[in-house]
Parts: sequence; structure tokens; C-alpha cells
Amino acid sequence: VNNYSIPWFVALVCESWFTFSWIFIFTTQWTPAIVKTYPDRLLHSVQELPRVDLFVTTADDVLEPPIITVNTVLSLLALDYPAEKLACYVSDDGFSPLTFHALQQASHFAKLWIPFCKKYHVQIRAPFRFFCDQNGASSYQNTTPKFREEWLWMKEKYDNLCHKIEEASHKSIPWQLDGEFAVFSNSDRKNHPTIIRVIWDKNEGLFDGLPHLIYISREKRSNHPHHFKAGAMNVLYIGAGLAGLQGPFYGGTNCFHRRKVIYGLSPYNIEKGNIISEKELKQKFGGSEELVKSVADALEGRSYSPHDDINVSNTLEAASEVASCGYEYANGWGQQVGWIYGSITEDVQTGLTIHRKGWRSEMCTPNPIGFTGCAPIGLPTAMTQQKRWVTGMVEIFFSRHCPILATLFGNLPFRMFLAYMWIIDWGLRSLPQTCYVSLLTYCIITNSNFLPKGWGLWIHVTIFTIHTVCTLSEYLATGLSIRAWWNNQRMSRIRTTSAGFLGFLSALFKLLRISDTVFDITRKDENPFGNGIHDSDAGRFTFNESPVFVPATTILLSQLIALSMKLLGLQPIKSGNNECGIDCAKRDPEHHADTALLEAKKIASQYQKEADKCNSGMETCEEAREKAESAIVAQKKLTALWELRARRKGWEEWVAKSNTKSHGNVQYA
Ligand SMILES: O=c1ccn([C@@H]2O[C@H](COP(=O)(O)OP(=O)(O)O[C@H]3O[C@H](CO)[C@@H](O)[C@H](O)[C@H]3O)[C@@H](O)[C@H]2O)c(=O)[nH]1
Repeated sequence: VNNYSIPWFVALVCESWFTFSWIFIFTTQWTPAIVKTYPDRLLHSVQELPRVDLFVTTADDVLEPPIITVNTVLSLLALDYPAEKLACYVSDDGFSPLTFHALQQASHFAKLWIPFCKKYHVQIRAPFRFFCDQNGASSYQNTTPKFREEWLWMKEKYDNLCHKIEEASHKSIPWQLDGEFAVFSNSDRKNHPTIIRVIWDKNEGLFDGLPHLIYISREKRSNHPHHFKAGAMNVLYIGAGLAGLQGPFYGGTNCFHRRKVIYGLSPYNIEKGNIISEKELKQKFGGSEELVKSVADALEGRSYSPHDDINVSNTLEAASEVASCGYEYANGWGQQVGWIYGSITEDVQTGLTIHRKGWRSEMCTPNPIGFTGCAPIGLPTAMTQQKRWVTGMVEIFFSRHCPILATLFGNLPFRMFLAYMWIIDWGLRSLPQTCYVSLLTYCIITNSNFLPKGWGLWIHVTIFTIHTVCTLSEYLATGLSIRAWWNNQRMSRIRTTSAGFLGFLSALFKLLRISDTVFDITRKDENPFGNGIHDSDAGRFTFNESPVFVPATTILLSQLIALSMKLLGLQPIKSGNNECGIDCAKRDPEHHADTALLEAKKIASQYQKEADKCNSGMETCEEAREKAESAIVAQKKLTALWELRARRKGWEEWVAKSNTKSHGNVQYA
């Protein structure tokens, strides 16, 4: 382990995280459940259909233009469902007279729009969507002259409605703030009393076939936490508990909750027939007698009969009391019952709390789809939305609502746990992904490496190739193009390194109590279906000066610098076989000392070898010299012996020398 550097460890942690992510993603594709729906069969049991309270929220008349709210409300009021079984409540956290005015205008238009939808079985009931088709009435199946005539007339009425709302939004003081609007004067959106207005109460008998329509702007005080959408939804739930139809709630695109579920009951309570005592009811639901009674009725299965008259106007006083910002103090709203507070992705947290109790949910996707929402069009808006989602997911993971705890200590089934982890990990993995992307740049700049060498590198190459082939084939199998796949790959990197990273930091700062999180509302486009306004941006990634792009841009620039350094050969020289990194930079002097020592040791050992060689050479020379000396001595002895013998035989030295001269160089022994 000592041989590896910090980049190597960072890479190890990131890659381990990606392995978990892969497991979560993989499990979502494991035995998928498909729910078949038969909407036609409902026609046989219209009498048994439950009453439904429909909730719409809005929080800012600039980011969420009133025409969008109006279209949502109109589409709900015109649902193909018995009108007496529907009631619609609009929560306005923006405290906007413009929104209230728009809803009033919409209620007049609704008297024409609802009968039209019912008469021609209109499936797309949001007028802006219905009228957006360039081909006009001829694009619909029913093209009788009568239909075309009514279509044109309705379109004219809708254009009038848009025009009135548009005109009102451009005036600085759109109308006299008196009469019904007087309450909007002398208050601002962060500090105002509760406003509840019954825009349409069908029991007034003026028009049959139009559901209740109620406008609520809950009390806001600057020193009081409002819990964003969760707080708004709870006020609607409490209000509908008093003046509602006592059936299931519809609270967002395609999402229905049973009343008992929202009131905090678990399936096990119901099995055991647990009835909550009055004391406990007051502890959980607050001090309103009317609310406690209606909750008790709902929990014990005593609901209103379809023939009951519900006069909303009679319950206004009690509803105003429960919509005040002090009502939730010291009771269970937001903690045990209703939408749960603590995360800005309150829908995920509330779902988790419900599933933890052992409830099951079904995802029904009829054809055509029952309800649709609108997605942000431009990249900056999408980034704002996704930053909030990431922050919310991280908040949930580090809270007591974490899916791990819900499985260990609650009744969250294991497969459901994996599914929640898949959703939450979508936010969590922004951090390792950003680190991994930055690591590459770092390693190029410092001329270090975190990838294995040799055959080990093929593991990465293989995983990358398999991932690419799998995701691409999934896109192609679902009828999407290669271009869509490529765009989403790019989007994914941009999202991770910008919105994802900042969202993670924002949640971290909240956990460290440095700052609190903010619910940035997603901008809704007034013309989501074209009219040419956004055509110039079609197919483009649009950026702006938003700080959300700072991390991604920084990473991009550093990658370009790294690439240039690599191409121009400006990288620092690689030092030895150490996998250099942050660690290396920190220990620079130490590192130099180590290298010098190593070098000195190497040189010393070389000298030692040379010396050894010399020594062994010297030994060989000495041996040869000794041998030569002994050979000389032996030779001298032999010479002396021969000389002696020769002298004995009368040999004289001077005769020999002269003979040698006369016979040249030839010598005879
Ligand atoms: O203080 C607030 C803040 C928000 N809202 C409303 O909450 C809704 C959701 O906000 P939006 O900005 O539209 O978020 P989206 O990302 O589009 O919505 C998705 O994500 C939200 C959680 O982040 C969920 O609440 C939504 O159901 C889900 O569709 C909007 O209608 C807002 O008007 C309030 O009523 N009061």
C-alpha cells in the first residue's frame, strides 16, 4: 500500500462507489413489474368512484406564470370524472393578486371549456396544449362542421382569457386592490395573513357540473419556517380535511394518496383495527376540533356519502385557523403525518416514510397517459432543478429517513430499499463522478497515473466499452437515436460537474450547519409547445452566467490546459517509479533526500564492484608474478647446472662468444 499515492486511493474510492451505483441501476431492471390498466371498466362503476380532492401549487407568478397554473386547473376541472366528486384547491405561496385574478377569469372560461371537453370527449384538457396544433381543428378525429365551428369559438375565448391575464401581468397595478383584492394590499409575500377564497362553490347552485375551486395563500411570517412545497401541501391537506370531499388526494403529476396513508396509519394498524384515541389525535393533528373529527371519521372508515352537501363557505373560519403558520407547532404535521419536512425533495422523503410503514404503491401508465407535466426547456433551468434534487437526495441519505435505516428498523422491503438507493444515489454519486473527472486532469498535469499498467488497464477499457454498448443498445431498443444517446451522455457530464457538485456541497453545508438549503423554483415556460419562440435554441446546450456552471467550466478549462501541456511536452519529468501525486508534492524535500540516498547507494555499490574486480585482478597478477619468479629461479638453477657441466668438459665463456659472432645469430646448445 505504501507504494500507492493519493490519486490512486481517490480512484479506488470512486470506482468502488461506481460499483455500488451499478448494482442499484442493475436491480431496477431486474424483474420489472408492468401494471395493466383498464380505464374503460370504470364506466361500469361510476357510482362507486371515490371523491377526490385535487391540489395545485404555485409559488411565484414570474417563474410560474399564472397562465400555466390556470391551464393546470382547467385540465383538472375538465377531467372525465363526475364533477360532484371533484374539488380543486390552489395553494399560492407567491401571495399574488395576479394569480387570484387569473383563477377568477379562468373560472368563467371553465363554464365553457368543461362542457366542450365533455361533449367532444377531449383527451388533452389543458387548453394551451389543445390549441397549440398548427393544423387547428382539422388535426382532431372529430372534424364535423359543428366541431370546427365550436373549436374556433373556444379558441377565441381562450385567446381572450390569455390576453386578459397577459394584460393584467403587464400593468404595475393591474386593478384596484379593493373589494376581494383588499387583502393583498399592505402585505408582502413573506409576511402576510392567510387568504382563503372560494372561487367556485358548486353548492351555490349557479352552475351544475363545475367542481369546487378554492384559492388558499397560507399565512407567512418572516421568522417562521415554511417548509416550501411540503408546508404548502400540508396546509392544503389540512384545509381539505375540513372542507374537502374526504376521498383520496391528488397531489402532483400522476400521484394519488389515500387519506389514511397521509394521516399516518400503517397497514398493520388497519389489520389490527387500531383506533387512535382522541388524545393521540389531538397530539398528531393539532387543536382544531373540526379537523380532529374529520380525521377520526376518515380513519374509522366513516366517509361522507356522495349525497352529502358540502358547503365549503361554512368551514372557512376553521380552515383559516389551520392555515395559520403557528398551527403546526407541537403536533405531528410534517413529522409523523402529512408531507414530511426536512428535505427539499419532499416527495421522495414522504414516499419513503409511507413505504417504511409497509404500504405498497402502484405505478399505472394507461395509454394515453392520464396526467403529464412539463420539463424545463433550457439548460440553466434544468440545472437549477437538478441542483435542488441532488441537494434533497443527499439530505435524505444523511437523515433519519435514510433508506438503510428504513430497511433495518422499519418495514421497507429489500427491493424497495434498492430502488430508493438508486434514486438517492443519483444525487450522491455526483461527488465521486466530479472527483474522477478531475483526477484525470490532475494526473496529466502532474505527469502521474492512477490507472493500472499493462494488462490491468484492460479491465477499465473493457468496463468502459461494455457500459457504452449497453447504454447505447438500451437507447436504440426504446426507439431513441444515437444522437439522443450522445446528447444525454454530454448532459450527464455537465449535470454531474455543475448542478450535481453544487447540490452536494449545498447539502453538506446544511449538514455542517454552515448554511441552509434553498428551494429554487423551476422556471415554467409560458410557451412550452413552441410558437417559434425557442426554435433558435432547439437542439442546443444553452449556458448563461449562472454560478451553477462555474465548477464544470473550471474542470473544462483545466482539462484543456492539461491537454495542451501533454501535447506541448510541458509535463514535469516523471520521478522514478513512484506513482506521484498530491502526496508527492507534500513530501518534496523528503522525497529528494530519499532519491539522493538511493542514488548514492547505487554509486557506492558500483564502486564496490569495481574495487572487487581490481582486487581479483591484483590477485591474478600476483599469482602470475610468483609463478614467473619461481620459473626464473628454476631456469637459473638449470643454467647453472649446464654451465657447470660444460666447464667440466672444458668450455670457456670467451670461446663461446667468439664462435657465436662468427656463425651469425645461430646458437647451438
Ligand atoms: O415554497 C414553495 C416552493 C415550491 N412550491 C411548489 O412546489 C412545486 C414544485 O416545485 P418545482 O420548482 O416545480 O419543482 P419540480 O422540480 O418541477 O418538481 C418536482 O420536484 C419537486 C421536488 O423537488 C416535487 O415537489 C414535485 O412534485 C416534482 O414534480 C411547484 O408547483 C411550486 O410552486 C410551493 O408551493 N411552495
